[in-house]
Amino acid sequence: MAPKVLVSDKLSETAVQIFRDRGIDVDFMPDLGKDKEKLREIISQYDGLAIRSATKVTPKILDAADNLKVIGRAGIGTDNIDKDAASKKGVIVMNTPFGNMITTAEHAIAMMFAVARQIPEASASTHSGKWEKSKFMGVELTGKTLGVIGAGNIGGIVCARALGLKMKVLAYDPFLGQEKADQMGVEKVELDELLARADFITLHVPLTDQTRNILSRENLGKTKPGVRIVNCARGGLVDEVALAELLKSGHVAGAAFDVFAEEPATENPLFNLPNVVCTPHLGAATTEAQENVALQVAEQMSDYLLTGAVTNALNMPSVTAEEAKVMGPWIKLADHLGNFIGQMTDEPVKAINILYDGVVSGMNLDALTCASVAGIMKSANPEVNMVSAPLIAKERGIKISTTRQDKSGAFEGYIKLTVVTSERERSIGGTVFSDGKPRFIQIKGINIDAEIGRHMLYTTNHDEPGIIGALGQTMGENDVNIANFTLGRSAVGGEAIALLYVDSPVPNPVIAKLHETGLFQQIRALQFDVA
Ligand SMILES: NC(=O)C1=CN([C@@H]2O[C@H](COP(=O)(O)OP(=O)(O)OC[C@H]3O[C@@H](n4cnc5c(N)ncnc54)[C@H](O)[C@@H]3O)[C@@H](O)[C@H]2O)C=CC1
Ligand SMILES: O=C(O)C(=O)COP(=O)(O)O
Repeated sequence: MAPKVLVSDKLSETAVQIFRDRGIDVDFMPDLGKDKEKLREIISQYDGLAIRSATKVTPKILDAADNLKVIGRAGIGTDNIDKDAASKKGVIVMNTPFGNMITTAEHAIAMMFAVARQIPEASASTHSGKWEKSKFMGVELTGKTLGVIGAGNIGGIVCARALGLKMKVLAYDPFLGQEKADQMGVEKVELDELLARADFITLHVPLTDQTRNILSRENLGKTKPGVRIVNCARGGLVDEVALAELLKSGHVAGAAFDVFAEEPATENPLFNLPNVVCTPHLGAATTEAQENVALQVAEQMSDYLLTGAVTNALNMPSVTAEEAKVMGPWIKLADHLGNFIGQMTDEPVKAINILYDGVVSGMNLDALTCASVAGIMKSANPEVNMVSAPLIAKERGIKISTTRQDKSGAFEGYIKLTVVTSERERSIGGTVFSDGKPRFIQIKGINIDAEIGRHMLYTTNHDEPGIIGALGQTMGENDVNIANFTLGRSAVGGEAIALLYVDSPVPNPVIAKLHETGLFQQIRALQFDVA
């Protein structure tokens, strides 16, 4: 039987044509995204779901999606899809990471001009027969400072366009290396400096737990008087109530928003304020971008449903069906190794070196390397996947090298990942046991044997008595159950590490208590994508 796909948002009909041409049954219901109940009722009939941002793929929808194999997002942001729930259900989530980036960057620039010159208000006034020439006094962009929060694909294009407009550009992005910033011609700064210096601020980060409310009341308070703020990324990045107050007080001179905390936005604290320009999530709304993303998503979904080939998946590595069988656990290991280092690293990454030894050295190293690189980056951006990660690393000037050898002794094979940042070098090694389970076997050159759990705690200390007691007691007193406890040290009395596999996340106050003991140099709560 031919696979069946549901298109539940307003995708270009090009997508429908491609599905049909490739022999896939397709139902085109572009308004269904608004009707959760109906979607839940019918989703079990489909192998694929093609969406934009209106359809919310919640655990409830996934729960009912008994035959669903792939969700294709014709666009970039996947915050409307519960990716954990999709992974658990075995549903692949794909996006089209590059198809609408130019269009969205152009919208941000258009919004910047619109708010600088009050074009929408001036237009409405002129249409109404008024001739309010002196009311709409604007500001020039030339010579002004633009602060770009998130200098990835879209932010990078905005930087280039703004430089062309003779603006001075500041960028805040923890994953932007100094060399890349120099190449782009932007000044890499910390967030506080950007807030203090920018005349215009534009956001281009994904909505994640780290970026949610990045322009909080407190951060908005740090901005320069007269600042203008553009948001074409996601609602939820800015405290809309605080911004509305600052617009009313005159501290913020204007705002241009394409995206809102609640969408569709029928009411919003920013509505009807003077010099606030609003568009209804039009960032990706050009003929060109919609053709690009519809074509890409339909091809990717068809490939997967018909051949098993995986491209631009956020929750699954791109490998062929035969490879997947043998390499699956090693890919998972590579992802965990990268993710360990990603979660430990706050500074820009300069180089990534990966050593493959023993059985693993004969496998598809590209896929394994991509999995490690994506693992490193995904703590800052969950939308990075195995396909986009190496490209992004290249664009950011991160050097990736791999070494293949076959001298594995104690283990049948292992992977050792070393990451060089602007501050230090970090390394971790791991293997896959015969039960197919990945393990960490070396951190900072210290041998260990650690089972990998969803929630973990990593600590470093000087080798001395009392560490196990302190960790055990603090976890016990705070109701954090330890499933597994692994220790390692460089030498007696030397550098020592502990990795705890725990049943629930270690809360911040518990980490603070551990710090108070004065026994530890480093304490980090970590999370791994373990089903
Ligand atoms: N308005 C619209 O219609 C559209 C909106 N978007 C939004 O734009 C977002 C960005 O898209 P791309 O540039 O393609 O993504 P990208 O992944 O290329 O760039 C995102 C950048 O944000 C950086 N970042 C992550 N966490 C950060 C943090 N805490 N602080 C500062 N920077 C951080 C990353 O390092 C990365 O460089 C998407 O996630 C989506 O939500 C995308 C397309 C259309
Ligand atoms: O691609 C994205 O992230 C977007 O936000 C575009 O959203 P849309 O497809 O226009 O609903």
